Formats: sequence, C-alpha cells, structure tokens
Amino acid sequence: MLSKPRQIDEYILLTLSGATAVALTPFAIYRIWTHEWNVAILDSAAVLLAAVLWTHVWRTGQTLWAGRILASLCLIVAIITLLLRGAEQILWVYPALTATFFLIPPRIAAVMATILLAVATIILWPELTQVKAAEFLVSSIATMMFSFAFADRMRDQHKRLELLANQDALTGAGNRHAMEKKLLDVMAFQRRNQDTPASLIILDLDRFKTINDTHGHGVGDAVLIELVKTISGRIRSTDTVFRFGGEEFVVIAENTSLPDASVLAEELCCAVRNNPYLREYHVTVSIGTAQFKPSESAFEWLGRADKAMYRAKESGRDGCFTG
Ligand SMILES: Nc1nc2c(ncn2[C@@H]2O[C@H](COP(=O)(O)OP(=O)(O)OP(=O)(O)O)[C@@H](O)[C@H]2O)c(=O)[nH]1
Repeated sequence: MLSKPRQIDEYILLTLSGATAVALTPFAIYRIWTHEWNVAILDSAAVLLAAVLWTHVWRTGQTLWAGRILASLCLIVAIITLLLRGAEQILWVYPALTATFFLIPPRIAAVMATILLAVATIILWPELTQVKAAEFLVSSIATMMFSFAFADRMRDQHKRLELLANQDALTGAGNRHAMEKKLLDVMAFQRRNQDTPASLIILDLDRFKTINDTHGHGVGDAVLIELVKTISGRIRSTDTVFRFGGEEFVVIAENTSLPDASVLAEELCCAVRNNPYLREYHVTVSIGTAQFKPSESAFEWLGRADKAMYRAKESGRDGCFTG
C-alpha cells in the first residue's frame, strides 16, 4: 500500500545538482585538455561536489543543507570564474542567480544574489563599456526579480496545496494521505530506534448513523468537528490525529508504549463521553490500540488496532481494547 513520493524540494535539488554536474563536466575535461589548470580544478571540484550532493539527496531525501551548499557553490563558482577569466564568462552569472532562488528561501537568495551581482559588477567594471555594464546590470536584476517572484509564488502555492492535500476539509484533522505519510516516517524512525515505542489508536464513533438519521447531517458534521477538537485537546503535541474514514479516526502516538496508549485511549473515551456538546447526542467511541512491531507493515499495524476496535464494538461499544 504505502510508498513515499519524492518532495518538490528533492526534485529541484536533484535537477539542479544533476544539471550542474552534467553541464560542467565537458568544460572541466576541456580545461584539463588545454592545461588551463586553475579553471580545470574549479570546474572539477564543482562537478564532484554537485555529484556528491545529488547522491546524498537521492539516497536520503534530505535537502536542507544540500540546498544551502549548492546555492553557495553556484555563487562562489560564478565569482571565481569571473575573477579567473573575466567578462567572457559573464553568461554563467544568469544560471547561478536563477538556481539560488530555487534552492534556498527566496528572501535569503535575494541577499546572496545581490552580493553576487555587486561583486560581479566590481570585477567586470574595468572590462565593460558603460553601455555593456548597464545592460549586464539591468538584465541580471530582471533575472533576479523574475526568479524571486516565481520562486516565492511557487513556495507559497506549494504550502497551500500541501495543506489542502493533507487536511480533512470538514474537521481539520490530517487526512488519510497524511496519515500514510506519517506512518511511514514513524515506522522508519522506530526501525532505527527500537527502544522508543510508538502506538496507534483507532477511534470509531458508535451508532453514528442513528445521530445522522435522527438529528440530520448538519448535526452529524458538527459532532465530527467537536470530536476532533476533543481528541486534539487531550493528546500531546507530538501525537497527531487523522480522519481515517467517515467516522473513524486514528491517533499516532509517538514515544508511547502500549500501556501508556491504553491509558490515553481510556481518557479519550471518557473525554468524549463527558464533552457537554457530544453528551447531548449521547456520543461515545469504541477504541482499539496497538504498539508498533518492527517486523510488521503499516497495513498489519493498522489491522491489529482495527481488530481491537471491533472487539470493543462487539463488547457493547464505548470501550477500549488492545491489539
Ligand atoms: N454527517 C456526516 N456523516 C458521515 C460522514 N461520513 C460518514 N458519515 C456517516 O457515518 C455513518 C456510519 O455508519 P455505520 O458505518 O453504520 O456505523 P455506525 O452507525 O457508527 O455504527 P457502529 O460503527 O457499528 O457503532 C453513515 O451513516 C455515514 O453516512 C460525514 O462526513 N458527515
């Protein structure tokens, strides 16, 4: 069932580090061939570092430091190239500027890009005519502004989309997609740190159909919203609540053993039963809990908690069982 998709940051980093390595390799070889050792060493070091970053991101999915290092590499290589070869290398400034905005937060990129532009202008000033210098400045500032606007919008929209894609629209709990991602993260962590337990709590509303049928779907929806508020108010900040299905919710409790999860489950049962709004509609929940075993899949872990929850239903509802 579950496999983790690559994040947009990973795609950007893989593309830019891959493109840097591939684009600079022929130049590095050419400079070695023509015995231009300064530039050859610079290009080869840049190719090597870009390849190391590409491999790191591909294997770990970690992008924070890789992005910062690649952005710095682009700017430093552009400046050193201008210092070594002068105005004939001016075109490298543009991809370096653009890449920076997609690798680090656009506001920090704007500061770094402005520094690059200032240093480049100082280096190139003696070589360029006034008109050429003006052309260089205007075109690179336009490149910076387009890159800033595009990268800033892209990040903003990505955040909004991520929220929409991961949140249940009615209750504000995480949705099933978010739950699957979280489960994969928690399971990967648990397999590396087997001394730290993690538990799942599945809660299913009892006889919810009757509430809908008796009081209408509006009340049913309000009950679901109040239920999530009640759960969220009781769990720790490291625990997360997800809507698993129509009236079924899952709490992933990190750093929580089965006995602790059982206590939490009892408290949730009690909190729902005693919530003033939910009490009006006689709302109760049946709960199943299960602690993660490193040998099992997410499907099996969920299955054990689900079976425990069904045992709670069979024994009269408004209760908690462990799987
Ligand atoms: N108002 C509302 N109802 C929903 C929503 N999603 C699912 N439901 C209802 O939840 C009810 C679930 O009914 P059942 O699966 O029979 O479960 P139940 O009535 O809770 O019975 P038990 O689980 O056996 O205690 C159905 O009537 C669904 O229409 C929702 O988003 N809003």
